[in-house]
Amino acid sequence: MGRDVDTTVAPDAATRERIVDVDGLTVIHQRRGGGRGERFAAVDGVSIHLDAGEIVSVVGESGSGKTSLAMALTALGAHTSGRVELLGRDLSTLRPRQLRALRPEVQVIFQDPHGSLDPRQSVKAGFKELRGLQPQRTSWTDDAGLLAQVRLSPDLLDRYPHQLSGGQAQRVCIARALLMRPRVLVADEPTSGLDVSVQAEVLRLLLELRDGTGVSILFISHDLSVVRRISDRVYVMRRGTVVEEGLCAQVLDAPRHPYTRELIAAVPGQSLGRRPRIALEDLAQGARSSGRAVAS
Ligand SMILES: Nc1ncnc2c1ncn2[C@@H]1O[C@H](COP(=O)(O)OP(=O)(O)OP(=O)(O)O)[C@@H](O)[C@H]1O
Repeated sequence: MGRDVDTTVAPDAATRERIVDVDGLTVIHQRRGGGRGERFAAVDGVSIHLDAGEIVSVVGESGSGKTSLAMALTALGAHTSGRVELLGRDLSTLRPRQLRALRPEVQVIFQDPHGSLDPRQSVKAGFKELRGLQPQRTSWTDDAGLLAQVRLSPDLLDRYPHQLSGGQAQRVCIARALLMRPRVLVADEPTSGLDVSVQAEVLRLLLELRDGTGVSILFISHDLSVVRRISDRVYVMRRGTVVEEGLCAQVLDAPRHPYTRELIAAVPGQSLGRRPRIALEDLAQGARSSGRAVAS
């Protein structure tokens, strides 16, 4: 298959800490528009897990329930039944104060970085506000160090969101998430609005952060070519259920479920199977050629 080296499970996989453990999760929503209170299961009995340092993708077409699933992990989204454990703690058993204390452990990066940033706030002012909310968690690095971690120059600290490119704004969003020192990053279509070259840079950055900090990443995407480049494991969702799961190469090179095959067949050029996963050597290369600040 030609991808056997970098898609195998790491030797220590069996001993990795389980960070997220979801069992039989169901998320019921009220149907939007005209349904007169009709309820439906956006997520229907889904079980997934995420271990320390893993990048796990949830793929599926629009409306398959990916975001509803991911939001249940943050303890912010609705979660109707099933068990969600974060760092070994069952969210349904926690008091509001305990939930609040656990929330910084899961940070979310969204598709539209400009929409996630306050237009009236400079990058520096945004960091300051976050530091005020969680002084203990956020005191580990200064603002310049934080930007260096996402390969941005400290010159950007005084900029406002409209003065940032899409790629820079997404890096600022990632830096804001990192400020909380989370154990889990939920990246919900984080590269969908970006140019292809900027997309590749953001993917490299996520891989590098995982390798450097051990953060686990739940990557939500409908774009299989992106998923191919970043994931250790993949869950395929269709109409609220997981229809297939496995190592990235297994699922994308030898799909078992007809729906997965359909998704793969829909990728333009069907070059999916030949695309190499971004390797660590590329990271150094990318950082050098981009000429941006490199983390110390
Ligand atoms: N808060 C909500 N209230 C009512 N319906 C919702 C809510 N959130 C999502 N839905 C509906 O639930 C279904 C699953 O949506 P969800 O966003 O979880 O899927 P998705 O796979 O992430 O799709 P997309 O890629 O388009 O975001 C869709 O039909 C959506 O319209």
